Amino acid sequence: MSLRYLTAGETHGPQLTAIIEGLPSNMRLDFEELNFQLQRRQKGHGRGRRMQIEQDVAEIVGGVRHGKTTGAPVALIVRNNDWKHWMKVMNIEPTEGTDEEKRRVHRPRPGHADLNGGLKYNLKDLRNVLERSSARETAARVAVGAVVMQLLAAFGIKIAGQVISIGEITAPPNDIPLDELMALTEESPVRVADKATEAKMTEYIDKIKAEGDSIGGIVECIVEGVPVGLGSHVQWDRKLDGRIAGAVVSINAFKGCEIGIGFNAAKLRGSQVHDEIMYSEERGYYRASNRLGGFEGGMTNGESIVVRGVMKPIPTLYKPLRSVDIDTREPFTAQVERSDSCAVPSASVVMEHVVAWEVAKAFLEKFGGDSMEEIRDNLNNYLEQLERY
Ligand SMILES: Cc1cc2nc3c(=O)[nH]c(=O)nc-3n(C[C@H](O)[C@H](O)[C@H](O)COP(=O)(O)O)c2cc1C
Ligand SMILES: C=C(O[C@@H]1CC(C(=O)O)=C[C@@H](OP(=O)(O)O)[C@H]1O)C(=O)O
Repeated sequence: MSLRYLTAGETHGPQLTAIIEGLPSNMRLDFEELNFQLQRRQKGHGRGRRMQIEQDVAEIVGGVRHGKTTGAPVALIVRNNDWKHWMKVMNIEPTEGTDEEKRRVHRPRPGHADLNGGLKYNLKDLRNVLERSSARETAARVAVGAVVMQLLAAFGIKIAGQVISIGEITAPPNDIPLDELMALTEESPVRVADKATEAKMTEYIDKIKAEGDSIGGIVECIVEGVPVGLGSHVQWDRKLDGRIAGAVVSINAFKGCEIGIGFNAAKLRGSQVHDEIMYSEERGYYRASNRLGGFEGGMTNGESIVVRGVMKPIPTLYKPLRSVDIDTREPFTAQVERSDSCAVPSASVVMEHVVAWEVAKAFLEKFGGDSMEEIRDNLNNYLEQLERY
């Protein structure tokens, strides 16, 4: 069975729910570490009031006994603290003349899912769209990703993310070892591994917010310790770089993904792009550089995976954009109750976790077994095969 998961739940409903199927047995789950990842997603400069209400904690409600997976589906929930403020709105149908009718959403926001979802699902209360399109769902995806990150860590695969830019402000390139990067990006408010840039970004976010606007940016994720040969060239949907790009663009507000030097490859010559092949007794085959971000032919090449994602600015704006009321078909200017003005640091954490998921899925496709022990044997056999090659 290949690894799969689904999430369910509304942003102002009681909880988010996720079920992961295909995890091996005997995998130790560190709950503190899992919740630490959820807390990381909540931090970062530019988030709105909602993040002060929520304190995300995952409760495992299936598939784990005595701290270890049993091989059964792992079920988990993350409760919404804000639910208590929304119970009435969520439960009572808005009929004409009631207070609830005033809370019905009929003014779609440009850039959000409101209008497309309303038209597609024939819903006249756009709340039925926004409740599920909200990036609240990314809390469930981080919880799921945090589980498989622990699987990857057990086999020496580590993942870290960082903010590269917010608006026009770009962090200088760095060569920080992954362990140090992981430590650096745990607490920082904008999560960029450079204090001076971080201060500029914080100031910039505040300025944008004061102007009633929002801002996006670029985030990067690095995966270290990946063996050569995850993914495959033989079929389009087995190419791991493609799967990762799909996962990254599936994150709310993400509009693009680059692997390695990505779009810059268009400006350079072949001799400036391709990573030369080297061999040494200690390392076996390796590359003299890693411009292609760890991929050739949809397969990992043993170098670190390097992925970048671009997040557009948050759609809900205090400074309103033009839109049309679906009741009257008249133009209106929006009233905003609350919103994030920048969620790039949070999105960086989300990206780490969706990338972890795709890598874990490909890892289990190659080395899959029903228990951790079986997977370890499969991996070791393969590593020996690589040595003999
Ligand atoms: C962590 C995170 C927080 C977000 N917060 C908000 C928000 O407060 N307000 C908003 O309008 N959009 C927010 N978004 C973006 C919307 O969820 C997203 O734009 C919307 O679902 C439409 O999907 P699309 O932009 O991918 O097309 C956030 C996205 C992420 C990743
Ligand atoms: C709840 C989260 O993010 C939310 C994502 C979001 C959106 O439209 O995507 C809108 C905001 O929600 P609300 O309208 O309740 O303030 C964010 O707070 C979260 O990240 O946990």
